[in-house]
Amino acid sequence: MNIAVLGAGAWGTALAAQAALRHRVLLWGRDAAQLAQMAASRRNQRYLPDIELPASLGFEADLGRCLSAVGEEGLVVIATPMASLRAMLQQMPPQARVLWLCKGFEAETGLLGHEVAQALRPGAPSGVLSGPSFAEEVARGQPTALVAASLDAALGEAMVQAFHSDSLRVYTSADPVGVEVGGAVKNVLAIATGLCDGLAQSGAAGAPGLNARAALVTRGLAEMTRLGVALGARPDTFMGLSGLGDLVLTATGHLSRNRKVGLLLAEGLPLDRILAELGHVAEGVYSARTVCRRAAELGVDMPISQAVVAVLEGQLTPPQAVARLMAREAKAEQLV
Ligand SMILES: NC(=O)c1ccc[n+]([C@@H]2O[C@H](COP(=O)([O-])OP(=O)(O)OC[C@H]3O[C@@H](n4cnc5c(N)ncnc54)[C@H](O)[C@@H]3O)[C@@H](O)[C@H]2O)c1
Ligand SMILES: O=P(O)(O)OC[C@H](O)CO
Repeated sequence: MNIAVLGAGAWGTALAAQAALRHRVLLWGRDAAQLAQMAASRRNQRYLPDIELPASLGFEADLGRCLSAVGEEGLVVIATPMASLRAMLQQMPPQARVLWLCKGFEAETGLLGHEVAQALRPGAPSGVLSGPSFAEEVARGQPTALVAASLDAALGEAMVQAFHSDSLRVYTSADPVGVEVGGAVKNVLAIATGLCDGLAQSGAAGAPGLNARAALVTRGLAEMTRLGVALGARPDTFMGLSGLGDLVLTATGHLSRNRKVGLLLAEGLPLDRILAELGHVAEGVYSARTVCRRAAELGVDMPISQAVVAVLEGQLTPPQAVARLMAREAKAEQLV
């Protein structure tokens, strides 16, 4: 299969490298000098410095040439952050089979990826690949399971054909809404567990600990499910890889950028400095307000996400956010 991966950050590079072991893959990035350096050194020095890229992976700095090489039978994989999805979709040929990897809500419009695609390319086949997957592990060929969601069953199967391998299991789903809500909300919740674990490390009396983290994951899953169902998702999708699976990974895994944002905020570092030093996108920072805005429009209660927004905006300190969550009224435990 011919595959074009558009975006040479950590995740685009990792998936392109894996797919290139079995398919003809071209990696495109907006920085031609970076691509040339990658082609020469077989490394992505900026985003995945420790990974040797396969000799079979091709590089193309010209987007038009990259897309022509794929043709209508191949796959175009958009691997940029959510903020650039719209601009990338606008450049896609009408018949191209397109999927994206980004996890978030578009900040300005509050739309999920499939809603942006529907607005720009109505009726064109599109899909999203999501699930618990740190780029570094995928690039090293460590076992990983993903979910390929599309309303177009043929595209779902093409996504499996493109990425399923001995180290990558790719499941299909016909619920892009649920898969995208899971991927977006887990990033916000990972900031919450990072905040919690950062406070735990302080050792202060009454600071949250492991019990609190488990509560955040569980009640966070309830929040995510409520929002997803209100947006038309199937509730069981949130028990799957893109819901519970990615939440557990990102909320507890030390490789998560979103979790790291929370940890550093709890240490008292200012957000702008954290983001400047991170060197990678942390989508939860940009999606948190949008998650809360869409939830409010639908009358969905998302107290953990609201607490994250309050901390990101400097309205609450991390300990105040914990206190606010603990002060909520007692209620019956319900997932949806
Ligand atoms: N890194 C992971 O482990 C991982 C795993 C699954 C999903 N994701 C998701 O994939 C998306 C990308 O993440 P990442 O880790 O690769 O980010 P990253 O910060 O490592 O790299 C982002 C890349 O996108 C490029 N980019 C940004 N805007 C662009 C534009 N307009 N045109 C072309 N390129 C552009 C940047 O130059 C950079 O190469 C995010 O939504 C993230 O949540 C990441
Ligand atoms: O590093 P994060 O927090 O952006 O998470 C990366 C992936 O989304 C994990 O599945």
